[in-house]
Amino acid sequence: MVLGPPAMPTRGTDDVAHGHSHELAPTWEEARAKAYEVAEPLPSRGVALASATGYILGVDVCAVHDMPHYASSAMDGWAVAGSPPWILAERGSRLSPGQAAPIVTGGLLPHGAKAVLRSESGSLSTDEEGLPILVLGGGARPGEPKNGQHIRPAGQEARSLDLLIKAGTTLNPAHIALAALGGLDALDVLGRPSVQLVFTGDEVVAAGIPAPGFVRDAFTPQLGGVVEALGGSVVGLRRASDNLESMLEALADNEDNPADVIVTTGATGRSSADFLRAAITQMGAKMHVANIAMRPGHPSLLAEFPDGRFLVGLPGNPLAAMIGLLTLGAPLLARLGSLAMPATFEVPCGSPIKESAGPTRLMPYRLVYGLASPCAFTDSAMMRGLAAADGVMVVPPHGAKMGESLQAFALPWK
Ligand SMILES: Nc1nc2c(c(=O)[nH]1)N[C@H]1C(S)=C(S)[C@@H](COP(=O)(O)OP(=O)(O)OC[C@H]3O[C@@H](n4cnc5c(N)ncnc54)[C@H](O)[C@@H]3O)O[C@H]1N2
Ligand code: MOO
Repeated sequence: MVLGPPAMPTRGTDDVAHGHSHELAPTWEEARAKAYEVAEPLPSRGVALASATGYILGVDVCAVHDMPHYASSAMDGWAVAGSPPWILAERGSRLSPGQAAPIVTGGLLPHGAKAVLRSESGSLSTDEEGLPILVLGGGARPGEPKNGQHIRPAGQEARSLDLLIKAGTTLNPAHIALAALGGLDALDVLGRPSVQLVFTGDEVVAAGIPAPGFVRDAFTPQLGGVVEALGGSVVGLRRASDNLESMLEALADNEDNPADVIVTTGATGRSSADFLRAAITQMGAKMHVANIAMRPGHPSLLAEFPDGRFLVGLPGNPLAAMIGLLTLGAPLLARLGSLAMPATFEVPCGSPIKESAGPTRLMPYRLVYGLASPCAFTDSAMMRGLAAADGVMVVPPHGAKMGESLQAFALPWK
């Protein structure tokens, strides 16, 4: 049930309250629109077949030759011409009626061959003069060999220049095999942004049970996968310690493995342990989005270095980081990869949501009887809510009525 149009997202004032900026933070919609607009699609390029799986095809792929490009045998046996018995000819020589030559599956069919007799259907013998001949064996089926039997004609699958794969297709292993059979060595694919991940936080531990004051690393085991699902190609993972020098080092370009985008986690704040914003300023980057009027994830930022690399800065709190990535990272990666702006859709709100003093809320929801019910456990440091979610809905500060239509977006792993 839809009771009315979705309310416009509203700017929050929390950024002003925290003294972060003299300007109002952009709304969720403005921030994602900005992240799409600031970038230009990367140029398409040729990629060897072995590396092309997962890329999006930039131009139609047509067969370079007939597929198969020669008439061949579909069975191990003999290529035959005329009726049995057959006199045995040299392998590969032209056959006259009454002749046969051994052939293997996929073997080039000799000129003059009319059918292939399976090895199970023939047997070698000798004629009255002691010359080797081929006769039908006990395993032969009635009427075997029929004209054309077990022959794969040239061009059976495709003719030269036939369309094999349409531009815009995401290449899977079957497409790669098809392209190889079609005679191609490389494919023109849309540019895919390469992404360098930079994780911060001296308190973060990779495994086991952390002591109080330390936290388990929620990002390293999965953030790269989400970036890949959003169209990025992860080229490296670095860790920065909580100091400016280490941050500057981690944000420096890797000439061996250049990145189009850097995604950082943590250190977006202004505490004595947060050095991201200082590093961005020192490196002369342009700040496109300094924070967003949304919760969670309001300190998420988008900057651009003078060398053209983009930086998506995600907060350290895990849910806030995921929301930041889906708000800024998803549109940016889509644009760089020549894809459309990630879609949003509307869901009917499954329970009344009270007004809040803060900005727009991004709420993980579960679909219950077709209604979007806010998940529990969705504080910005929590993950249970998102782990159970079907999507995320955009709830304006004044809340929503039961059944009211709200803008929402899908999760990249759903
Ligand atoms: N005075 C203010 N304090 C804070 C504000 C504010 O506006 N004024 N905003 C809060 C919000 S909202 C967020 S979100 C965080 C953003 O913090 P940072 O981006 O600077 O992130 P950190 O301080 O480095 O970490 C925050 C939190 O996340 C944990 N963390 C970091 N990395 C990981 C990881 N790999 N896996 C799991 N958890 C991680 C970290 O231990 C902290 O608990 O600032 C608030 N404060
Ligand atoms: O906005 Mo923070 O990102 O709520 O947790």
